[in-house]
Amino acid sequence: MAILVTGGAGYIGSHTVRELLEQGEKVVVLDNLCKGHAAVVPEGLLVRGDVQDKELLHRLFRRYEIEAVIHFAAFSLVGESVQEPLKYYENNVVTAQRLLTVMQEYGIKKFVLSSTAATYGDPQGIPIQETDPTIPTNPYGETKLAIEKMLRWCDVAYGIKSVALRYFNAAGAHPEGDIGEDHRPESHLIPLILQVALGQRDTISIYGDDYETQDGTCIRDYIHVMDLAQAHWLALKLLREKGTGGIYNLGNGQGFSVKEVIARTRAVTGHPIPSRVSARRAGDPAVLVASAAKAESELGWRPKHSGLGEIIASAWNWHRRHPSGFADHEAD
Ligand SMILES: NC(=O)c1ccc[n+]([C@@H]2O[C@H](COP(=O)([O-])OP(=O)(O)OC[C@H]3O[C@@H](n4cnc5c(N)ncnc54)[C@H](O)[C@@H]3O)[C@@H](O)[C@H]2O)c1
Ligand SMILES: O=c1ccn([C@@H]2O[C@H](COP(=O)(O)OP(=O)(O)O[C@H]3O[C@H](CO)[C@@H](O)[C@H](O)[C@H]3O)[C@@H](O)[C@H]2O)c(=O)[nH]1
Repeated sequence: MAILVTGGAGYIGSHTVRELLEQGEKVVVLDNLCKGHAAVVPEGLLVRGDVQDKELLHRLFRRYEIEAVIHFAAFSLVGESVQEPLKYYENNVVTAQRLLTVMQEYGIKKFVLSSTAATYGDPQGIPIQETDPTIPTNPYGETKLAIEKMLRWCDVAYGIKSVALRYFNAAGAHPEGDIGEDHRPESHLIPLILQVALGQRDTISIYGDDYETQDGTCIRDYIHVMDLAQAHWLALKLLREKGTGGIYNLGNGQGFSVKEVIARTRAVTGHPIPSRVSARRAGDPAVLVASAAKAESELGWRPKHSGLGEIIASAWNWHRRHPSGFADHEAD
């Protein structure tokens, strides 16, 4: 039996594929490479294609005996989703609906979703708990929340059990230094700061310093990609051993402002990293910090690489070794 990993050529997906293989799982990756990199997928595991392609899904489900699906494939940029909401509804909600439709036809009953802290919107309390209100401030968060709701009804109607993992801000890279974060264009804070340290950018823009936070800049909970990878394995175990699913926050429970992240990156890299304040980015909540108590008690998940310095150092290790990222990107 194999695990189908959609979006497994992407950043978090590729680290999770590594973890699954280390656990002895058989894996098939489905990725259209619109954002991902063929080079990160181990030889022979990549099926190149779109998750929306139902014919392809039928061929896949006939060819491989799929036990469970881990669904990373999506668009995930907060700012872009505000500019182009329909693109997000199409590739996130429609794609998930098609995938679940074909899964249901083949009787596949285990599903793990990459969900997000963006489902909460502006939180009513910190740290955020899974039972807190979900009022997204951007279309990206709305689309992930829509998929979570779809999953609930798929359980009621078809018995598809699912785990929705609400990641906070993924960062860092594999300790072996051969896979890491390479989004094109890059929009995430830590890799952009590291591009300044590498001399590829002159400054890092701080998107707004007039938020109601201690230093006026947005606060996020940065979580190591290897800890996220491990959570997917634990989610599979939960589905297999308990036959139940759930919604889980994945974060360290500690928030860092944009200015603090820049300062910590200066310390890790030894580079001055000039910054300048620019306008707020649409759709950004001021503070997102997780309570991951539920993931700890029900999944047995505890982050192993929780220090911000360690997270940045592992990203820096990858970026220094791959200053131009992966060589195989479609857009190159
Ligand atoms: N990076 C974060 O901080 C973060 C935080 C919370 C949630 N997430 C979620 O985690 C998932 C992975 O994020 P990431 O940062 O690794 O993104 P990513 O862009 O690196 O990976 C997504 C992968 O999906 C593929 N893909 C997209 N649409 C597809 C389609 N229709 N068919 C086939 N392949 C498709 C892309 O080519 C890419 O390889 C996303 O669902 C995202 O919403 C990410
Ligand atoms: O050049 C930059 C880039 C980002 N930021 C800020 O840095 C913080 C982090 O931004 P970014 O790294 O782009 O991540 P988020 O927008 O917080 O979103 C990430 O984290 C979310 C969960 O919290 C996920 O859902 C998203 O998919 C993922 O992209 C935000 O306050 C941004 O406004 C800057 O100030 N300057």
